[in-house]
Amino acid sequence: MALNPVIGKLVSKRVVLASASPRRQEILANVGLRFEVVPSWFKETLEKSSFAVPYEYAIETAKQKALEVANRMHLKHLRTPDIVIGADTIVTVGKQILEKPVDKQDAYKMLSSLSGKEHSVFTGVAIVHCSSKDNRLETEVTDFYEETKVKFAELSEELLWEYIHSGEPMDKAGGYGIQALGGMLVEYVHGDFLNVVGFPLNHFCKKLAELYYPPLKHTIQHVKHDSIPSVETFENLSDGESDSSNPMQHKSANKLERNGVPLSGAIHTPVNSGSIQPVCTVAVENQSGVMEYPAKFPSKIVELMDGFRASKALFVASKLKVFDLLKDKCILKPVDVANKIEASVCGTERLLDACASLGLLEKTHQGYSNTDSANTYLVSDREYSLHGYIIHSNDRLWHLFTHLEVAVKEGTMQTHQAFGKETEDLFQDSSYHSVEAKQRFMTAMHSIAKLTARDVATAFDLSQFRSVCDLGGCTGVLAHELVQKNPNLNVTVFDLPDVIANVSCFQPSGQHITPVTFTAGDFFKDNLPEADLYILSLILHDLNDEKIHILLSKISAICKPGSALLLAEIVLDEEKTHPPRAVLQSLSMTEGKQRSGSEYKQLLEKYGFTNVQIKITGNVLDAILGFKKTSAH
Ligand SMILES: Cc1cn([C@H]2C[C@H](O)[C@@H](COP(=O)(O)OP(=O)(O)OP(=O)(O)O)O2)c(=O)[nH]c1=O
Repeated sequence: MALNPVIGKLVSKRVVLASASPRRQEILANVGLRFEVVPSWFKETLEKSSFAVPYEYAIETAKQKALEVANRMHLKHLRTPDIVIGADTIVTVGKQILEKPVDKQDAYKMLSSLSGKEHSVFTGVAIVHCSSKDNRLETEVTDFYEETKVKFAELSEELLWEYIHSGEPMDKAGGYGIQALGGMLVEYVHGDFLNVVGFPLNHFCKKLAELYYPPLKHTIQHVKHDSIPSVETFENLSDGESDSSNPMQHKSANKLERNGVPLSGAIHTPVNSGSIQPVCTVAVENQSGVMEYPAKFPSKIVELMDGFRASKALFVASKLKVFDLLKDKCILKPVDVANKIEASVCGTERLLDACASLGLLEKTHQGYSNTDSANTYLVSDREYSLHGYIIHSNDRLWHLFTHLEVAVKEGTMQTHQAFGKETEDLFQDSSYHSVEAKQRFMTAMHSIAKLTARDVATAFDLSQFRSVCDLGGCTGVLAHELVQKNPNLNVTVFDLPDVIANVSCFQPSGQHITPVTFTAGDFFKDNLPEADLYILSLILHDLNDEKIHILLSKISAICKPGSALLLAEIVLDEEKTHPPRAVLQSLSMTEGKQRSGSEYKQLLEKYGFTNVQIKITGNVLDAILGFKKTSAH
């Protein structure tokens, strides 16, 4: 029997380990997991420089390894596994990512670069839940990474070569195996040892626990196990058989469901994903010795009730530039942070604690520091920073949403109530709007575009096109991404004069800047630049039917047969309840609306675009591509 009950959860599932690594097989077999081994054929050749941080490279490689096996098993062998596990281990030293050495010289180079230094070992893991629907494979991916720091002693040339000649380095990331001879090179290890060997078992179990059991800790009554040590994240797990047989006791994480239907491999719950399920409850004895079941705790409702506090804590910490202060491993005490942000010490300490509890900061006895994701996404000058969008959420959306009740009653956007004299459209009436407000909006759009551009640019093969016009393309993030992926493309960004006047401060710098043309104009009033592919990214959902009619008629008229229109929007499912991000966005009551895949298809067809293809990226933005009918149609 496995110590950890989540491992038991997988007993009835067909679990596949997409890895040839004997270490990974051993680690998982040792804890009683039953699985088949199908090594992945995915080549580890992803472009490292295209990842903001090294662990994203490891995660993506792990994901591709697992997906390749899931697809192959489904197609070739007609056997769809329930769960496929993929992993990828890399070593990073400075800015370099080290994988397995290709030969002895390479091993020598790697090991000498590690000599006398601390380095990081990252393992990215992907847990892919699979199901087959109408003979199509559906997958739902959960991924994570673990970092372990390892310090090598100074290695003499002699020792290095002796080690290399042992043959051990050749199939191992960074060129060493900590579990064998390589252990002799190591001065210390900070973190999970098994992560270095190729599989972060503890984090994996925690992830499974998150997926298979409800997450809230404070709702849990502790059950004392004499022989099972209490492990923090597993404390809400009961090892009883009853938990999966009684669907009312557990609600699987949303991630395991698609359109409210649990994927095979997930715990089966009733097909009402929106309903609120209680977490496990334990009977307690009352004063008269009668066993009573306490009222079931509405964890999801409590989470929603408190959600605004968490958002506001993030907004305020961002606005006060707390994450900027704590970047690059800087550790500060509350008093130092308070001094720098000119705030009270007691208030700052509470804010820092709130951020730590939300997983944005790490708290140790030395002070507070950024977590990896805060470093990547919350520090304001980072390439993929969401700081701009967070400030926009705080300064604009927050005020709009405080008027939600009236907005719902009236069915209109509450800009006037929230901002007094301001007009509906930031960029349409320059007399009311400050340059700062416009720049803040552009910064927000820029930060979202940085996050989504790659998905949109790679959603379809665009190699057949020569010229692209991104209508309302703002600071040109998508345009640059498109040229990078398709160097022969001629890309024009067409946006309002006020926007174009401000784009220069958002342009990438460095040697590899891609050429993009910026043209000022109003796509409702002015002639559109000629192109064989037009793009509307995050435009249509904000426009009413009349404006959509003007715009799409205009694009359709200028498009020659074979030209195309690409939309980037969040595509709703057909019930229009998923993904929540789009549904909640609708509440801002712009004059437009969010649409489902079939609605976007109909809309494009209405304006003469056929062969409509929809790509659900699974990230923030999806993509829809339609081709202008040839005259034969
Ligand atoms: C740093 C280090 C790595 N390793 C191993 C773990 C991984 O097996 C390997 C890193 O290569 P990976 O590409 O992660 O894995 P793999 O090629 O062995 O297997 P697959 O791609 O099929 O999953 O290095 C050790 O065994 N000990 C160590 O100390």
